[in-house]
Amino acid sequence: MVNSLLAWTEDELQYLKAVLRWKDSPSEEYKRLSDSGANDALSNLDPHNSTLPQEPKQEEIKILILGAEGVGKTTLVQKFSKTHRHPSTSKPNRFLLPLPSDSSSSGENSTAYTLHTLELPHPWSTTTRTTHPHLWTRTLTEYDGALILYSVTDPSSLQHAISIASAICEHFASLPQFSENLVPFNKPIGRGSKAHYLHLKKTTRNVVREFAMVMVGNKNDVDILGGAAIAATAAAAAGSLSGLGLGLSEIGERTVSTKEGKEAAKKLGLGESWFETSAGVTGENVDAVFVQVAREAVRNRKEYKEKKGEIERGGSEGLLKRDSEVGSTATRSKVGGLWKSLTTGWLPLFGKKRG
Ligand SMILES: Nc1nc2c(ncn2[C@@H]2O[C@H](COP(=O)(O)OP(=O)(O)OP(=O)(O)O)[C@@H](O)[C@H]2O)c(=O)[nH]1
Repeated sequence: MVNSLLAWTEDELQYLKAVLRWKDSPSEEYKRLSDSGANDALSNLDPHNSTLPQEPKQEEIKILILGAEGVGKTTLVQKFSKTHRHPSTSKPNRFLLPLPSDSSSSGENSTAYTLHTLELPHPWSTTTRTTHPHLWTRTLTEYDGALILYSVTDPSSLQHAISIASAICEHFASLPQFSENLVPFNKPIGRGSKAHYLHLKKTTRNVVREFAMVMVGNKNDVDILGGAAIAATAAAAAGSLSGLGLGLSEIGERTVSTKEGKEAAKKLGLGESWFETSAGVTGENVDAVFVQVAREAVRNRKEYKEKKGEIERGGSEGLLKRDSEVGSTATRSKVGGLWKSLTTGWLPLFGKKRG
């Protein structure tokens, strides 16, 4: 039975911390700002408070490789590296992936993306992701997407893949749509007033970048290699399989049907992002899964930029959105509306006749 709670072992944790250049204690800058009461403005400055994706670097895509033990994560990445090794780095987890631009289906106008992969060694399955929630959040924030593998020879690995995908979906669904910051309103309140600055509450719509996910049912070659066919040609097959680094005992049989895998992906909203592959034998669909996840990541990034631009172009009206979703009745007429909404509670005090 696969545990649906997700977390890291101590080794995985150290590995991940190194990759994310994680600091166990908050930075001095964070502490200084925190002491000054600017908490709400810190969400992107400190890993312990980081919940929203930062602006990603152009033309770099970061992909997690996830899945239960032995599903073929390493083999998939190794197979891909044979054809897509990055020419300008010796790092084994960096690849060059040309993707056709939106307007060109022929591939004439393509952009070359640097793809970074991070394989989490049999990750997120043993204890609970609530043990290290900040690291979990930070990982999903840093990465654009994930290939989530299962093996068609192992039904428990499918359950594991489902639990990973569900947890990721839940994480993104739980991110706040709005955040509230205190900002100084840099004007005197009135003639002779000593209170020259007011801290106003500003509600900002958060733009959450989507996370690209592709579900991958690996080892589909067992349909060809396994069962009767292999028994009939055992001697010949053993010879060819040893060349691939696979022993007969490792081949296994299909125990997760294509239909089952497809339906599981569909339920998670990944109907278009499901493939069966053979990373270790035929190489079927290995390129396709990387292309699919990278394409989705690029599309998500574009949408993220557009949404962000829309809000920024909307100026104060777009940014100072206080509508029914946050339970406010404030008007939306730029600064006047903001001022009105923020001071409504105070006005009766100013208007009161002294007696
Ligand atoms: N038949 C078949 N075997 C495969 C395929 N891909 C990987 N294998 C075999 O499955 C076993 C595990 O592969 P790995 O790539 O080490 O799997 P992993 O997910 O990285 O495993 P961990 O790092 O232990 O979590 C190896 O014996 C591979 O040769 C495949 O496409 N078809």
